[in-house]
Amino acid sequence: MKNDRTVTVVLAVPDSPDERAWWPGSRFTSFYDLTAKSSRMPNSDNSLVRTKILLLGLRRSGKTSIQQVLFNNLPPKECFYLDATMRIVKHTYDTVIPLEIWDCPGNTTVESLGAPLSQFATLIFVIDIRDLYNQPISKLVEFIMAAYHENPNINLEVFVHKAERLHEDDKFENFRQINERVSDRLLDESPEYEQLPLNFHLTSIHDHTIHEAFSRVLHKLIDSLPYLEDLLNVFCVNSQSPKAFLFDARSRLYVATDASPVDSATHNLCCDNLAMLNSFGALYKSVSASQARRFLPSTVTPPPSIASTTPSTPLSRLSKPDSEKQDEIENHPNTNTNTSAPSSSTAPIPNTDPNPKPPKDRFYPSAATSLHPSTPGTTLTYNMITPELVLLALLPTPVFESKRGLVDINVVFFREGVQEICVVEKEARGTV
Ligand SMILES: Nc1nc2c(ncn2[C@@H]2O[C@H](COP(=O)(O)OP(=O)(O)OP(=O)(O)O)[C@@H](O)[C@H]2O)c(=O)[nH]1
Repeated sequence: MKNDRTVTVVLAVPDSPDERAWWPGSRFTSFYDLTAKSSRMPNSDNSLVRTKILLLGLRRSGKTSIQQVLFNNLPPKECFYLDATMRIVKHTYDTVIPLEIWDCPGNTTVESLGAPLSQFATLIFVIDIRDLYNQPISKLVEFIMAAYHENPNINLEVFVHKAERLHEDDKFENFRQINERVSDRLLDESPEYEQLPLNFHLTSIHDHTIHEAFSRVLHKLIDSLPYLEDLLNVFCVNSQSPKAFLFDARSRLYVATDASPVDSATHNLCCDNLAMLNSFGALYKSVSASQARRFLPSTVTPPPSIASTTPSTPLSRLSKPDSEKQDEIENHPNTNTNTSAPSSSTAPIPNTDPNPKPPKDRFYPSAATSLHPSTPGTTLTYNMITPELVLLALLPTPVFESKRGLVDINVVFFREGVQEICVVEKEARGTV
C-alpha cells in the first residue's frame, strides 16, 4: 500500500506547467534568475567565467598527483613518474560549474603568484602528513594571512596528504599536530585570525579520501547545490532510496547528495562502481572503432572483444541489449577519449563519411548492480543524467524489482530538473 501511494505522488508531478510550479528545478529557475544570473555576467570578452581553485604546497607534496588523478584519470601508481612543476599550470575542467585549477610550483609565493588572491574562490594547501616541520606551516600561514586581507570570502582548505602512509594512530596524531600548529601560528600573528574558517582534510590518492575531500571542496562552489539537493531528496522519498549521489562521471567527485548522512563505505562503493562502469565505455568505443578501422592506418592495435572483456560479475547488468545500443553508447561521455590521459589506446577516428547521419537523440545509459544477494538485499542503480553527471542510488532490491518502472519515471523527472539547473548555470556564465 505504501508503495502504491508513492506512485500517485510521482505521477502527479509534471502534468502541466502550473502543477509543476512546486518542482524544485522550476523553483530554481525563477529564483536563480534573480540572484546568480545578475552576479555572474560573462567576461567582457564573452569568454566563459570559470571558478578558480589555487593548488599550493611545498615541492613533492602531491599537488600535481591530486589534479592528475582526479581530473585526468591518471592511475595513482603512475604519479611517481610525474615531473616537478616548474611554472604555474592552469587546468580547466567542466562539470556542473566550469573550473580552472592552478597547479603551482613548490616555491610559489604570494608575490610570485602573478594574480591577486581575490580572483580565486578556493585555496587548497597540500601538506605531506609526515612534514611536521616549520616550512610548510609558515608558507600556509603566509597565504592565509594574505588571503584574509585580499579576499576574506575565499574558502581555505588544507589537505593533509599521503595519509595512507601512516598507521591509524600516527595518522590522527600528525593530523592533530598540523592542525594545532597552524592555529597557534595564526594566533601568534594576530588574534583576528582566530575565527578564520580553515577546513582540514586527511587525503590520499591511493584511496577514496581524495575524492571525498575534493567533493566537499566543490560543494562550496556550486551555487545551485541546494536545488540539486532538493531534487535528490524528492527522488529518494519517491523511490524509497536510502541514499543517492549525483556524481561527476569522469572525476568521480559527487556534486550533490540527499540529506541523509554520507558514510564513507557507501561513498567508496559508489566510486568503485562508477569506475567499473566508466571502463565499460572504453570497451564499447573500441568495438565501434573496430567497425571504422577500415578508415584507420593498419598499425592501430585491434581492441579486445566485448565477449572476452565483459566483467564476470553476473549481478551487473546493462538495462538494454548491448548490440542495440552500441552506437548510442558511443555518445556517452565515458566513451570520450581523454586526450591528455597518459595511455589512451584509441586513436581519434577521422570522419570520412560523405553523408553524415543527423545527430541522434541522446541515449542515457543505465545499469544496476545487486550489492548483496541475501534478502531483502540492496541494489545500486546507475543512471546517466547529463553528459557529465550520473545518478547513483541505493534501492532495496524488492523495490527495484517490483517498482522498476516507477523508479525509471522518477529518474526521468529528476533528469529534467537537473538539466534545467545546468542550463541556468550555463546561462549565468554566458555559455549558452
Ligand atoms: N604515498 C603517497 N604518495 C603520493 C600521494 N600523492 C602523491 N604522491 C607521490 O608524491 C610524489 C610527488 O608528487 P607530485 O604530484 O609530483 O608533487 P607536487 O607537489 O606536484 O610536486 P612539485 O611539482 O615538485 O611541486 C610522487 O612520487 C607521487 O607519487 C599519496 O597520496 N600517497
